[in-house]
Amino acid sequence: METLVQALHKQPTAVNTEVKVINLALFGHGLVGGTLISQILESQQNIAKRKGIYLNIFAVANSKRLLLNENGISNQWLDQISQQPEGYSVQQVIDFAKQHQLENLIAVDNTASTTFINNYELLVNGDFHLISSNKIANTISFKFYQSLRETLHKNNKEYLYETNVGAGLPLIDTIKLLHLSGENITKITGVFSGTLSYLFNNFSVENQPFSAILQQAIANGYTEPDPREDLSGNDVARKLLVLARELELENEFDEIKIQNLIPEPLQALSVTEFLNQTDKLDPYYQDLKNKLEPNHVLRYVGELSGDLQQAKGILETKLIAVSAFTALGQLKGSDSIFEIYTESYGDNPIIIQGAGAGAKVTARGVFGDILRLASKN
Ligand SMILES: NC(=O)C1=CN([C@@H]2O[C@H](COP(=O)(O)OP(=O)(O)OC[C@H]3O[C@@H](n4cnc5c(N)ncnc54)[C@H](OP(=O)(O)O)[C@@H]3O)[C@@H](O)[C@H]2O)C=CC1
Ligand SMILES: N[C@@H](CC=O)C(=O)O
Repeated sequence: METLVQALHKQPTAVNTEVKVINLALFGHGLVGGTLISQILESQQNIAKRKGIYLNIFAVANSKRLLLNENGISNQWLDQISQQPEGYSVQQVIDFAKQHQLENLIAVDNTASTTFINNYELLVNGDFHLISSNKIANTISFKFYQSLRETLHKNNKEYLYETNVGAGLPLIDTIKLLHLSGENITKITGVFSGTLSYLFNNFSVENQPFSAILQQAIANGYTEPDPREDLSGNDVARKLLVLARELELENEFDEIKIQNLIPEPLQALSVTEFLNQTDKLDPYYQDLKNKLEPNHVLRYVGELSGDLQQAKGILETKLIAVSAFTALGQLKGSDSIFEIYTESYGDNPIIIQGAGAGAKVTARGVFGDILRLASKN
């Protein structure tokens, strides 16, 4: 009950005696993580009043610094974290939670790090549930994927990652429920990337260089920290793999057929070098556009198919030309569209469509995962 007393002390008007304190450690405070912190701080009191759940952010970290406060961070957190010493370990966060007897622990990974995921099992063994917008843990080896699930099961902990596919759209939950209820999903296809949707929706019909539209996508917060993750098709491939593994398929990332949209000379540059030379993309994409038939547009699509009752499915990503008058051709803005074909629904797929990228919708999706866990435990 100590955390409740702390919360009551800190926010006496906000919480009542029925309140459950959820203690959050947030790793990564860039576009998505920073927006999530603002959203939580804004609605903390309201949620405590309406739902009896108090969201206490006791830890915030970036790649170098860690800010800890058992009573929860304040609106000055960004200033305060910049004043912390460089260097910390995730074990420090676990020890701090133990030392202050914090309960209902959730660690949230809003990094794009390929190494931070090595802390996941440590956190689960340290009594934390996990939430991530980062797709890496679900898309490296199947061995890692299974081992994490075993550790979660052993510790009676959960791992939610709704934003891994379709940002804030309720996709993973839908696929999970369909699959768990015994519905036979036969194919999933569509435009999986908000960034690539925005790029090709606009480039196909507007008289602007490709690089100018890419800069807009970056400015809008749609791209990965390294936009080549989007342009290489890797981010779409990861989303396909997350969905495939939801269906208990055992595919590995290197089995996915991926069309890379980055001309070879730009593939090996550093992020900064690449960002300084994006105009070199323009002739390559202009050429693709010039070859389009009238009333046709470009779309980058992903498809999960094959016999999905077997151990492995067929996963493919590619750039295609479609009629501007089809559902795909009509896509606007940064919308993603997912068509889920199942045995019961036959030729009429379940369609989920909406903003497929952006800091606000993604942070809201992570927030949703936090509330899902908070209501359960
Ligand atoms: N943008 C979108 O629409 C969507 C994004 N996502 C995912 O959200 C995640 C975050 O993206 P975004 O906010 O744009 O990324 P940013 O680059 O803006 O922010 C990343 C944050 O992670 C921190 N970080 C990096 N490495 C580590 C580490 N090892 N330990 C702790 N913190 C670390 C960075 O700190 P530092 O500054 O010190 O490097 C920074 O605070 C990505 O995985 C992305 O795939 C998912 C769905 C949609
Ligand atoms: N860069 C990604 C962000 C969400 O995962 C995209 O554009 O879809």
